[in-house]
Amino acid sequence: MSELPPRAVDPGRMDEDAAEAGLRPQTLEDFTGQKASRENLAIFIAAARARGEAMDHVLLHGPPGLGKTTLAQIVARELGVGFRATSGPVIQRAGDLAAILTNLQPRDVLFIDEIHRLQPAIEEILYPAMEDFQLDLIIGEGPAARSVRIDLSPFTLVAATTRAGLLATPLRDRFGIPLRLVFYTAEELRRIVSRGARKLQFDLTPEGAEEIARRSRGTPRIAGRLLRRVRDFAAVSGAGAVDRVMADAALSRLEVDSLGLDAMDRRYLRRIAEYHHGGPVGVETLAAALAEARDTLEDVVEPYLIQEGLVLRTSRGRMLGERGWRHLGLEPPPRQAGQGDLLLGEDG
Ligand SMILES: Nc1ncnc2c1ncn2[C@@H]1O[C@H](COP(=O)(O)OP(=O)(O)OP(=O)(O)O)[C@@H](O)[C@H]1O
Ligand SMILES: [Mg+2]
Repeated sequence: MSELPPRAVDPGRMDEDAAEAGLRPQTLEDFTGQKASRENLAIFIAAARARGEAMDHVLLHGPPGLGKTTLAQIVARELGVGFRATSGPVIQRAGDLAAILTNLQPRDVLFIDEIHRLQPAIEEILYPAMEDFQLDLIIGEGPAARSVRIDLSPFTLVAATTRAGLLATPLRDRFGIPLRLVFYTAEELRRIVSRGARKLQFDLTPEGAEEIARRSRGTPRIAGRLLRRVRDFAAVSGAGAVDRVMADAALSRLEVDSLGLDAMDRRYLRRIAEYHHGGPVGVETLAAALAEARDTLEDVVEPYLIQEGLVLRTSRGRMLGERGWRHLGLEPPPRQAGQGDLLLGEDG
């Protein structure tokens, strides 16, 4: 795909984020934001602990970098049980999953990241495992093949996906606790940034934290990354506490604008404005024109633009929203609001 340098505001995980584990909240209490999910989890965790049983299975879905992996780890810690992590694309053969499942201790948490990328044949094995804690395996081949049933320890599957819409219904239905993570508010991100600065022992004023938060696209991973970049910038320029002016200077250098949009986002918006008169235009067309993978646009670039009303997802394709026009410094055309176009939800 494109040979552009890594984006400072890419919500996906990058090499430089290896340091982010240090900023990861360790308890539910420490976990800022996601109030609804947090409150739900607290109740289910307390109930499972009181009964001494495995907690019901949890499906975490939402855009990258909002805390799915973090919450999965917290669930295991708060339940006081073991944590075993794997991911959809890593499990290649039935035997891989069988080995993981048979090694679980009673009430353990098994975390499967990117569950939407699990192969269908392997999903089939997961169904009885989730429902009855049983594994049905075929041993041998041809006429000698026979099926054996193995009892598993009761366990909690915590699965994460950025694309709940891609999950087969029978799989989705087997999660007793589906939780949808949402973008963080600027105030929640400000608290996360301030807390991160204290952890990094870096002197940041509340206004400096606010400036970083405002440009983090509702995403803690980006907030953490921008915080580290601002710290590096401040270290070089050698002044005292980092305030709004210094944070703004550092972020502008990264070409992260006032809404947290970077060059890629602006290229995307400008493409719709200049080549398609504001749309609608199909996502495939945009992906080809921008030399990006369609998945990258849908998972990484668009969710925040859509949430902010910069882009509208309609039945006939993407359209520039009124805020999108204004962010580019352009006047929205009259009657642009997409009359006759059905606005689609997030999984549309
Ligand atoms: N509520 C939060 N408070 C503070 N920091 C957070 C919070 N949620 C996430 N983070 C930070 O953001 C980083 C990314 O979170 P995490 O890895 O859990 O995201 P994710 O949803 O699993 O992303 P992906 O879809 O890419 O796997 C964490 O390492 C942590 O530092
Ligand atoms: Mg993750």
